[in-house]
Amino acid sequence: MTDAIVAEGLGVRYGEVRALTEVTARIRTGEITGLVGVNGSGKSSMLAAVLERVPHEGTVRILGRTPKQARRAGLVASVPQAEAVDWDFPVTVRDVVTTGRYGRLGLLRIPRAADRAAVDEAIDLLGLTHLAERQIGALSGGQRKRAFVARAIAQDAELLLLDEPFAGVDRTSEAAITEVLRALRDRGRSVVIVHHDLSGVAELVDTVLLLQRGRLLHSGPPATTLTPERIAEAFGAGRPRDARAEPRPTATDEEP
Ligand SMILES: Nc1ncnc2c1ncn2[C@@H]1O[C@H](COP(=O)(O)OP(=O)(O)OP(=O)(O)O)[C@@H](O)[C@H]1O
Repeated sequence: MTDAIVAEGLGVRYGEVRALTEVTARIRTGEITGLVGVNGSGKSSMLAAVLERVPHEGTVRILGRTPKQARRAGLVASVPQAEAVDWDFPVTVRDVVTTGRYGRLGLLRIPRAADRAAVDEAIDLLGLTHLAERQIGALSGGQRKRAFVARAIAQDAELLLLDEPFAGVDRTSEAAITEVLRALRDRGRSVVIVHHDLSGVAELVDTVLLLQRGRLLHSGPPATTLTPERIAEAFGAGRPRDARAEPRPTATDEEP
């Protein structure tokens, strides 16, 4: 089966700052993969490189295609970090979710019944029906996050890339998002989530890519990847020995 993502020798630098160094990884289809590491370890840079949103070294294939081809074919949907969004833009939740269908609409972008149904379904899945007509800027952080996950769901892409989908969301929202991601995986879709700590990771993901200082420290199933030694190496000494026993280690910033 074609891999969801194949990255070879991926590297990113911002001027003098090297954010990602020679990352070679395969992300399988039909799995939830966690890209895990402390703040500044290169997770967002890796996502940006995979989507070719930043200049990078190395090569990327998404479902056997170049990132540009995959994006144009609507195979990949992404949920940005909250900070990357202009919240003053005057659009409703429904407008935001509808943009997930743009790749399927004609030039005039007039949604058909099937598009409206997909939008309604995604809004409902994320528990946002009562907020559908509200301006996106007038939502809480967790509600905004859910709106962007709903947009990705409405897109009905083969691969979802989510940057910190649980950041700033309450347990109810986290449970709602988790359930949706599992349902997608069960339908054969591939999901990559970026996570800056270990809370819930072992329970949610099939494979972990552990990043440290812009390099891939280890990848594999949580049981063999999130060992006490590797957790200590990636998150620093004194971090919890068991990710499941004590979920949220306080990560410190990392400058490669
Ligand atoms: N636009 C930029 N210009 C300069 N340096 C940057 C830029 N974006 C990121 N960096 C640096 O690149 C490194 C990796 O950052 P990146 O955002 O990829 O890490 P991250 O693991 O996603 O962090 P976080 O968990 O805080 O989102 C950091 O040292 C960061 O300071």
